[in-house]
Amino acid sequence: MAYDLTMETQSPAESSPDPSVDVSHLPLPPGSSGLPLLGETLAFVRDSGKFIEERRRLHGDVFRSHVLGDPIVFMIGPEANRWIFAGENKYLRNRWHRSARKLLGQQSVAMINGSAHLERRRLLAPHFTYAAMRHFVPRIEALVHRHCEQWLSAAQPFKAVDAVRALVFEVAIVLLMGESRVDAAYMSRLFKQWAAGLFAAVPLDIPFTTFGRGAAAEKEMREYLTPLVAEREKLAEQPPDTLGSLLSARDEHGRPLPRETVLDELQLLLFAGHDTTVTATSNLMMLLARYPEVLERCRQEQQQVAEKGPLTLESLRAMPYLHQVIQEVMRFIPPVAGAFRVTTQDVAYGGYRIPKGWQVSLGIRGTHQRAPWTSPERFDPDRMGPERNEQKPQGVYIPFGGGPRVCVGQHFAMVEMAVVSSLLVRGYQWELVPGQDLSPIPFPIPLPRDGLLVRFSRR
Ligand code: HEM
Repeated sequence: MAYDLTMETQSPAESSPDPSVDVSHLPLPPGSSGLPLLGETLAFVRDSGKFIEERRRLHGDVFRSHVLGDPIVFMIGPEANRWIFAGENKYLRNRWHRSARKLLGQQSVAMINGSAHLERRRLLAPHFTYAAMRHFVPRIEALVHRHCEQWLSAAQPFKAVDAVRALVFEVAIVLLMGESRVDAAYMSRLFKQWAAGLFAAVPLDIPFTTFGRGAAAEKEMREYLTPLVAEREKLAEQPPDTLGSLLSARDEHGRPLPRETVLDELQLLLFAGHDTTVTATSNLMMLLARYPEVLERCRQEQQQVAEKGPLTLESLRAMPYLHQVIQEVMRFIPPVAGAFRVTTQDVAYGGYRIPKGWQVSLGIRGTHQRAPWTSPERFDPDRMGPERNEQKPQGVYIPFGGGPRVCVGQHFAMVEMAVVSSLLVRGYQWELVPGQDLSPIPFPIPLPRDGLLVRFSRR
């Protein structure tokens, strides 16, 4: 029988992924399917956090709805998270919502399932281990210095979100392709348009709709990347970067991955690591500016480490407080609010029936904003420290997801954010321009609404 965390306390039918257990007598979770076709999509995309919280208060931690084209069950809390992580390829598989399914490359790691997914993860894994990041620390450091110099000479104030986006994009290009010939500003603009299309409420492919503009941006981006990949294909020996591994991979018949698959993967990796890291880094800058006592403790820690020369994995490890701050930023405002799966059979969870083919939502934000966290509404990096260790129980702290689909780039993101924030804290100061709206955009990604206007200077 498949792993089921709730078996000790509930009868088999109450939470069973076992196809031999009859679940047909169980009720559907409480909730509403909303309007025909549209369901409750508009309310969801207007403010997904509010949408989920209101229904959670009404129905509890498991409820149903109909959003982004499919019936869906939202489930919130560590136990639900563990049930979802354990269900991958057993009673669940990955399925993005309709707009993303059309705009994300069909053969990318985020779209494929089963053994093909495992195999692709194995291919990518060596480039994303913590140890592999050693090689990138000096390169990220050099890029941060260069970008910070540009920020100093920019007209003040400026939108930190845009500035961070340019930096993060260049870092990703270096990691994935070892390249700096890519026009980062141009690509970053296309990315923004593409990413907006991925989360369009309706995948209406006509010009001037969000989806239509996203589709056009995806096409343009692919046309830009194709000659770069074609040039790399001609090399007798591939450089040891992610693109090199994708191009060197051979199947059991000695055939390489089709070029379209390589492009799908490259685009997906650029997408997956882009807005997520931009959001976390921008919110880190925002929260450090709003909590001067936290910034001061970071500065004190940096003073002790700074004398030891350029950054390395070892020096980054000697900054536990900075890591606590980064972790707490991602608990407080998770860059990814949730993720979707689809049931591959009728299953039961929490005494409810979830029919085959329904979406299931992993609630990252919902889980981070309630017990067992103490005073979850407070920004409090000490909760991540060794004394309180609130993030410890499995399924409680999940900014990078979990299970077989846990974020491929989590070490990369953590190391990148540690390098960026360490150098910012040491050498620079930034003031938030008064009167701006710092609240996070409610959907799809919680960037500060006005782009985080800052005045940036050397310390
Ligand atoms: C702060 C930064 C980041 C956050 C918060 C984040 C978060 C996440 C989450 C929650 C998932 C799981 C989605 C699911 O369960 O369906 C995920 C998956 C993924 N992430 Fe990240 N991510 C970040 C940075 C990155 C970076 C830098 C990369 C690569 C360059 C990356 C590549 C991926 C990929 C490829 C997947 C799909 C994995 C799969 O389906 O097997 N992410 N990420």
